[in-house]
Amino acid sequence: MHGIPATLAFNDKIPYTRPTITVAGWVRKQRVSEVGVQRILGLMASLSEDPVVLGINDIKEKKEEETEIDNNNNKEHIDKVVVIGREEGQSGGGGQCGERDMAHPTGNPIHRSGSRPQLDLSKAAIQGNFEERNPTILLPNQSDDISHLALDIGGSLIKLVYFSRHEDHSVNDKRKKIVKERLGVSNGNRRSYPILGGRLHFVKFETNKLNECLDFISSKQLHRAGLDSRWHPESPANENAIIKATGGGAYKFADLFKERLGVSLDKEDEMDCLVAGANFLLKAIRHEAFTHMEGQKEFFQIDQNDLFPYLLVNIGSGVSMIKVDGDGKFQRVSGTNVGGGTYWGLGRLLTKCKSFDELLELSQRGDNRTIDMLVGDIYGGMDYSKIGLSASTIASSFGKAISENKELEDYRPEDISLSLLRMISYNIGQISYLNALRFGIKRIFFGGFFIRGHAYTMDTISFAVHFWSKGEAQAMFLRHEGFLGALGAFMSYEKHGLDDLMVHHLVERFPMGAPYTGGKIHGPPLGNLNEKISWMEKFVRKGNEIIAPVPMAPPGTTGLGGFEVPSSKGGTLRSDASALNVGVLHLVPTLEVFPLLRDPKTYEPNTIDLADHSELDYWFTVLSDHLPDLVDKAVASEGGTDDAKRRGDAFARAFSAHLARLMEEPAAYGKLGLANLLELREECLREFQFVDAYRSIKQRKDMHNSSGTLNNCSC
Ligand SMILES: Nc1ncnc2c1ncn2[C@@H]1O[C@H](COP(=O)(O)OP(=O)(O)O)[C@@H](O)[C@H]1O
Ligand SMILES: CC(C)(COP(=O)(O)O)[C@@H](O)C(=O)NCCC(=O)O
Repeated sequence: MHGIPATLAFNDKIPYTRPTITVAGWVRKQRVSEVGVQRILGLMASLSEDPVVLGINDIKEKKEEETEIDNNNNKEHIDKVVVIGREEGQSGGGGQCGERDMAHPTGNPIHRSGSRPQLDLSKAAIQGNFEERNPTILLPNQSDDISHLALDIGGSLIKLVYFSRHEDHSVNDKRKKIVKERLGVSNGNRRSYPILGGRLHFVKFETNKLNECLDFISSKQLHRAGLDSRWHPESPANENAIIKATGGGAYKFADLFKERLGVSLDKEDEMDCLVAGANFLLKAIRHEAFTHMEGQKEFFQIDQNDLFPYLLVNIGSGVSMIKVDGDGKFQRVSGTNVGGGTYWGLGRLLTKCKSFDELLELSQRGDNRTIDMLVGDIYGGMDYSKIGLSASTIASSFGKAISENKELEDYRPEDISLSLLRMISYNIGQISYLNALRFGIKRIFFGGFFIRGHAYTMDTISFAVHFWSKGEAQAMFLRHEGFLGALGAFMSYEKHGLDDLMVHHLVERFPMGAPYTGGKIHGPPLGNLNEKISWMEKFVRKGNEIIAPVPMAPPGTTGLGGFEVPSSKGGTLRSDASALNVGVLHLVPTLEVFPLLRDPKTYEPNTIDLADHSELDYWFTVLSDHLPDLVDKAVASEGGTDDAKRRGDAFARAFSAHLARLMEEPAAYGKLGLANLLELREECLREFQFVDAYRSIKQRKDMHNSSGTLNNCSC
């Protein structure tokens, strides 16, 4: 939900962004009327239309076109989204993008024969009929071999990162028509190039269920590298396809991939990939990193100039500790074999749990004091304050199990799981800090799927780092924790398209997946629109409360990374029942947010931070109260048909469910600001195929404008 492209706050100091609207701030200050809110939200709707993608040479026309529209239309028309194409070696338009030069960092050991960006936008133009749903962006210089899939096949899990092109660009507005006319693009000449942009998906499978992973790749034709079947349905499978892969399984299972899918795995070094993935995430994804202390999550946007050095600790089956000094500059300084595999392996043996999540869930109900030996147990209930140990400090993990009177069956699996989780997390945190200390590093990023977005795990690691460093060092976590290696492998393609992306180029979205109740997902993921609507209807008819939708997880996968924790964990380290869900990253590579901003990288579109609970309550009330009215407008915008009414109803339920989810856990989808919330609502409308809920209002306004009656609208 991050990186709202061109969002609410407009600054009047920015040249050629005419009448200023700091929408969120303005609303906030005035506690505006319902009408005012609606108006803003309407503007948002027009703002978030799919951007027209233009080439660098078209910027001038674009500016002229904006002026023209502004003259014709209301003054607050949202026309600040200037879309800039980039050509190789070009640093941007008219000095506006000076910081965005295309020079690629040197020293990256991931081999690729070129470092130029894959998306060649030179001479880009719009082609096709503007009235049709899927207008084409003509990229005459764009080669077609966009990479699709990269794998990280680890000891426990297979991680997939794959790219799919955008399919639905709905365009039907006057502005885009004018652009087209200016460009002299004819309607008759239909697409021969793909639409630019796409989505990065994140999926994982258990390594011991490799066949399911192969089936998934095959069903989606992801192995047909370079040929997108939706664009070239007639093409035969690419016999010589190569997929980038990292992790031990890239070696171990290479023959199987060849046999089953006819593809060769091009092996990339695991450490190279972890570092490349982490650097990419920290630079390109807004608020990727966060701290987690005593149940409190705080998101950070790391300053790229102040990123290195850092210690990357990847907690997979085993643990690697890597000192990272730059892009491609790193050294694996340590590791430990007590990692995620240890927790899951030992935990399975000791508790008979059938899955990792079950084991983790058990820990939520555990009490480690029944099995861990505390300082107080040794010191007769007293602290050992001379050396800074309180009575409740664990002196020896599993220490109480030395008792001869008890066997395994006498201990509760819940307590065993918690004790084990705490032991391993704490140990990793401590060793990590000692390694950071060796090199004078203050910031430690933790990745790997052992973390699983699990509050207690993160709290324990943070506690260890904080305790041993006396607050000097900081543990930070990554939202895409387990996908670092797979992302790095993706980036090792010669043409991966992710070079030099900035935070706003990737927009995270959370489509309705499988709504759940009571912390459990019910039924298979929802596929098409009809399924989504009927599920909503069915569920409500049964009288079950819809608690929240969860992001889409393809069938058969182990999900996207989020973990729903039903209850909190007491003791010194509090858990907050957190769940970090990972959405789909939408790549909008040519979108530039306010190019005249002095420092676009640090620009924060959210002027209202909903981490403040009173703000959250206030805005949730505004949005909930406004919902029926919005649905009416959305339905009217689609002609008020029965189908539109049904979709409107489903949208309302889905969005309410999102709100309920966020009310329960505001950081569930990452850092939450007002702009994110509005964008989420827009996305949800689109999911139920409402292109522009305010279309009829805008049309009415256009009519008024052209008859000169509504020039000074102040609603
Ligand atoms: N669904 C799952 N199945 C197995 N292990 C899981 C699962 N989810 C999280 N884990 C944890 O994540 C660890 C694997 O993390 P990962 O980063 O994928 O490493 P690897 O590359 O070694 O597979 C496991 O050892 C386990 O502790
Ligand atoms: C061998 C590995 C790099 C494999 O990576 P993984 O599949 O665990 O993510 C990792 O398990 C590891 O770093 N183990 C610790 C070995 C050690 O330093 O003692």
